[in-house]
Amino acid sequence: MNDFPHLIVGPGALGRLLAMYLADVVPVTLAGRRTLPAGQTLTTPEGTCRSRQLAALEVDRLPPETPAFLHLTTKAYATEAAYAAAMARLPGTPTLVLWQNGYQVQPELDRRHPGPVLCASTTEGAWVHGDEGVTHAGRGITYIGDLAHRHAPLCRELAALFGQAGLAAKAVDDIGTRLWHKLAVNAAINPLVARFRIRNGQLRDRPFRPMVERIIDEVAKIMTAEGVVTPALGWHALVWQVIAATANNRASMLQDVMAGRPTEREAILQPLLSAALRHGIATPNLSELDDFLARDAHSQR
Ligand SMILES: NC(=O)C1=CN([C@@H]2O[C@H](COP(=O)(O)OP(=O)(O)OC[C@H]3O[C@@H](n4cnc5c(N)ncnc54)[C@H](OP(=O)(O)O)[C@@H]3O)[C@@H](O)[C@H]2O)C=CC1
Ligand SMILES: CC(C)(CO)C(=O)C(=O)O
Repeated sequence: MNDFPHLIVGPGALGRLLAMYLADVVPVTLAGRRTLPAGQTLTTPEGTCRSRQLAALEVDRLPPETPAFLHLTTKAYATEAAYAAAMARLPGTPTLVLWQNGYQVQPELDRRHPGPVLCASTTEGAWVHGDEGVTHAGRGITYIGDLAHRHAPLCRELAALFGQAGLAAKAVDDIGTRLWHKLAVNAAINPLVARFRIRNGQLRDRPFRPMVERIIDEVAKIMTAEGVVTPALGWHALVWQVIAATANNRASMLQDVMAGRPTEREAILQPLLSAALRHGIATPNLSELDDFLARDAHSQR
C-alpha cells in the first residue's frame, strides 16, 4: 500500500473531520498554510470525545511524495491557491477529490488536473473549536462521483473507505446533478439570510417568504435551461423542506459575513448568473443579491 495514501489540504472544519475519521483506517496527512498542533480532538454527534495525533504539516513543507488521493477541503475561493501550492510539492499526479460547495472549482479543476478528479457533496456538518478540535455537529451522507463518468471504480473505493471509517458515503453517477441541486438550495437560502442576518427558519416569515419564492423561480428557470434534472419534490418543495429541516441554523454564509470572512458567494451565485446570461434569462433578484453581497464584502474590508 502507498504509505502516504490520503493528503487533506485545508485543515478547517471539514478537513479535520475527514482526517479524524479516515485516520482510523488509513494513513492521513493534514496540510494547511500554517502549522496546526498534531494533537486533535473530535467530538462526535453522540457526544463522545476522542483525541489522536495527526500528521499535520504546512503545505510548503510536504515531503516530495505523491499521495494516492489529494483531498481539497478549503473554501471554494481558496481552492485554486491550495491546489497550486500542493501540486508544486508533489512529484506525481494524485487523484483529486474536491469537497467544495457551489459549482465553480469543480468544472475548472476537472478540465485542468491531469489525473482523475472526483467530486464529493456532503451533508455532514462540522465546526472547529480553536486549532485543536473539531465538532461533528450532525451526521449526513457524502456522495462521490466524477463529472466525466470515467472513474466509477475509484469513487466506489473511496466511498467504501469512508464507510469503514464511520462516515456514510455512496458512489453515484450523477454527481453533477447533485452539485447543482445543492447549489440551488444554497442560492435560495444563503444570500438572503446573510443579507438580513437571520436564521434559516425566519425565511418562512414575511417579508422574506416572497423573496425566497422569487429566487426559486429564477433558479428553476436557469436549471431548466441548463438541462439540470428537476428534483423529485420540485424546486420549491425541496428548498422549503431544507429550510424547515435547518430552521435553527445560522447558514455558513451568514456565519462568514458575521465573522468578517469572505463568503462562497461567487461559487454559488456565479454559475447561476453565467448560465442565465448564456440563456438570456433575466435574474433581477439573484443579481441584486449578488451585487449587495459583493458591496457588503468590500465595505467590510
Ligand atoms: N463545515 C461543514 O460542515 C461543511 C462544509 N462544506 C464545504 O466544505 C468546504 C470547506 O468548508 P469548511 O471546512 O467549513 O471551511 P473552513 O473555513 O473551516 O476551513 C477551510 C480551511 O482551509 C484552509 N486554507 C485556506 N487557504 C488555504 C491554502 N491556500 N492552503 C491550505 N489550506 C488553506 C483554512 O486555513 P486558515 O485557518 O489558515 O484560514 C482553513 O483551515 C466549503 O466549500 C464548504 O462549503 C460542505 C458541507 C459541510
Ligand atoms: C443548507 C444550508 C443552507 C444549511 O444551513 C447550508 O448548506 C449552509 O449553511 O451552507
